[in-house]
Amino acid sequence: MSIHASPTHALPAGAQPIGSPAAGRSATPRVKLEARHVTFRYGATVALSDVSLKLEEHRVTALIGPSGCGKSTLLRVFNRMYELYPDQTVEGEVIMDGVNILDPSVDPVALRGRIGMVFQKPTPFPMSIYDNVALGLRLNEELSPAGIDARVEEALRQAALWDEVKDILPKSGLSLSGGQQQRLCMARTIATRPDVILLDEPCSALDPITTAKIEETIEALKAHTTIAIVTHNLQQAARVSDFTGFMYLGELIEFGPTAQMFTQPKDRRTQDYVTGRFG
Ligand SMILES: Nc1ncnc2c1ncn2[C@@H]1O[C@H](COP(=O)(O)OP(=O)(O)OP(=O)(O)O)[C@@H](O)[C@H]1O
Repeated sequence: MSIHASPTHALPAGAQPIGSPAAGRSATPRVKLEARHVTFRYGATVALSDVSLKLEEHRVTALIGPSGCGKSTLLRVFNRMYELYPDQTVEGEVIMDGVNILDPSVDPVALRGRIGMVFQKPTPFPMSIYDNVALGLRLNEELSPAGIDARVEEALRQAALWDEVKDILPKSGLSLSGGQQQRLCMARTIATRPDVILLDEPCSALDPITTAKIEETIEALKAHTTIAIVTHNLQQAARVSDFTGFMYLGELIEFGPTAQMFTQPKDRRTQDYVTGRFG
């Protein structure tokens, strides 16, 4: 079953991309994913309250805000991860390419193939480094062994891990350091070339040099994907994102081009957060 329909959505009002055009980006940017009035509950606890947000195609959108404000929950809604747990319920719609992907008729497994996610805590599979990256390719694509080799190498290079693992590919993914495991998970997600990539604090366990490499990867991936990144690192949000959403207590308080959010926020709470007064 396809989860695609014809694209019909317009840009957020007043949202002008600040990044320079790059190869592969559409001439007229369009919205790839749109949350409409999303309310989310863990049991009776409301974690997201009437959140509406648009992710523009070929752009990076950063979600910032103090701990517990609902950033990770919003990413989990986007690929329906919440369905794997009891007592987690959502209201509202998430439209991708004209289809409400929260609708039960949309296959969540196919959806997660189109919307990849890298979690805050690395979650490598208990298998070889190579197989961690190759598994999704074997399941989703009909590639020759040489084709899989090439895609595994490409993904590991993009995730800035290739040089460190190219001679130990048969070793367990679990034998890697925390930072390496995180980059392995990034490679695993990139390998299947999803349309949308959700990154939940992907650099929290990485050193500055590796973080810089991952940020370069994010910039390069924009040509082919739409990216949402949750980060506590405001400098990182300012460096990598085109748009930023500030969340607080389950609400999206303000959303706009990143430069504007950091230099001329409209809401006092955004201003206090980006200037380090709270959070
Ligand atoms: N599995 C869960 N069961 C119950 N409540 C949860 C669960 N996961 C998160 N919450 C609650 O939902 C709210 C939003 O959590 P979420 O993890 O989305 O916030 P966050 O902004 O990503 O936080 P952080 O920056 O600390 O990762 C918090 O109040 C949190 O306590």
